[in-house]
Amino acid sequence: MVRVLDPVRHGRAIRDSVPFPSHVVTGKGTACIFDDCNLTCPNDQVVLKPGTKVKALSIGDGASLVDAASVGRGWICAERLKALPTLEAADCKCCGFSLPSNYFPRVSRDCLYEKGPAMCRLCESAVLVAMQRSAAVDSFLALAGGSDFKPWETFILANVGSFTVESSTCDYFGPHGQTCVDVCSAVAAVVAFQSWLWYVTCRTQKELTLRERPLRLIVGTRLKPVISDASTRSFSSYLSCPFSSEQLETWWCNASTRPCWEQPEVKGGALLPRYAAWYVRPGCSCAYDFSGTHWAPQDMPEWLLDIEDAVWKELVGPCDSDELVKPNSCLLNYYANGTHSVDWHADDEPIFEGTLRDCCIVSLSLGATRYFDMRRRRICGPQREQVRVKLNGGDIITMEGMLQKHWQHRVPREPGVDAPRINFTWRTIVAHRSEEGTRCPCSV
Ligand SMILES: O=C(O)CCC(=O)C(=O)O
Ligand SMILES: [Fe+2]
Repeated sequence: MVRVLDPVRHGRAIRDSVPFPSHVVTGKGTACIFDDCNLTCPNDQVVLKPGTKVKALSIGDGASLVDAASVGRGWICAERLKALPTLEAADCKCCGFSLPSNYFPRVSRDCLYEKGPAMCRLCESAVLVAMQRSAAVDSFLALAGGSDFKPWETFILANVGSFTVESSTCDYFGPHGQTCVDVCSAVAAVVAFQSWLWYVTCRTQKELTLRERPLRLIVGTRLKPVISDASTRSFSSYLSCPFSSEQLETWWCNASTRPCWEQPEVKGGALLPRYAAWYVRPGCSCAYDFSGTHWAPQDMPEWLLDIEDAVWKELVGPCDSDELVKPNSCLLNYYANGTHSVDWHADDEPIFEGTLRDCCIVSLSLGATRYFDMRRRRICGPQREQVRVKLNGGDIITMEGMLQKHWQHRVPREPGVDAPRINFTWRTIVAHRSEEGTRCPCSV
């Protein structure tokens, strides 16, 4: 087991060891970290043997505490760090550790999920030390042959997860003159950090089996499995349009004209490449924030509830007496034509807790046929699976279990398409907003 040193040197919060994944894939090969700390150089020239000195190291500058709610994906958006409020000094209720305000000036008080794993919130906070992007990480990115991450999604290394491999026989020099040691360190750091974040935020890397924790899937007899990945509890299924053309026409009429469609600017100043509207079930007042945009809640209107009813009837099926839980929110997207799209992402915002627990999202498409792609996250395994589904008007696709944690999805640009499309994604908010001032009545 790799020993992870506690950079903060206080308390019990940092583990002695972290359950590392056995490998991480880069664009140029596989860098492996085994339990006994074998580390394979990305250019396959050398294996840093067990016993190679590995020490914890801070990379970068400026420590910040990370909002655990923003790290479900493992990669942290620097933008969110800036949003963290300041914490006055406080004592941890579990371990009694006194969190000095001057050490971590930007710790968030409410940073952990209320309903997350039972653990000392302050301890958890205290260990989430993040560092700004460093040259070593840049070299990792370069090696990875680009990344899935947008430029503003800065890599941030926790000093708990950074390693300097002190001896190596490899004379590899990277594109920017980095040595193998630099690169391996960066890879190790990133892997370690991700594993560690997953560990502290999700408690486990391995999902429970369906037997250990049963999952009621909407597979029915009529839905066709698209993704059925029990090892990560990730599922998706598809139902070809079961609705009449009259229904589709009425729904299109309502959905295209009634919502107050908005197309705000995303971070960087560009317009969101589609229009959207955010609805919640009456009683809930949760806004939805994603990609730097903010969506005020609107109560689900009758016409939308009618569509939801019809969709749910199809999903449950006539013979299934079990009530399929109704969602409490719905995001509508309007794609004016093929230039409109949604890039790779997961619906992993904190309000859905899709990286912490099973999460069911049901999608209905109307109008133009568009592709819907899903791909497994790179860190999950050596193979990056990707599936493409053609969604026609009236088609339904589900995303279930822990799919939002392990997979991403998108609707790619298709410049040849000149007709509009509307998509509904029904979701369940489980962590209702509890911030002062915007507290939802459904928050417990
Ligand atoms: O339009 C679609 O099919 C998907 C939309 C989506 O993924 C989203 O809004 O999060
Ligand atoms: Fe999505």
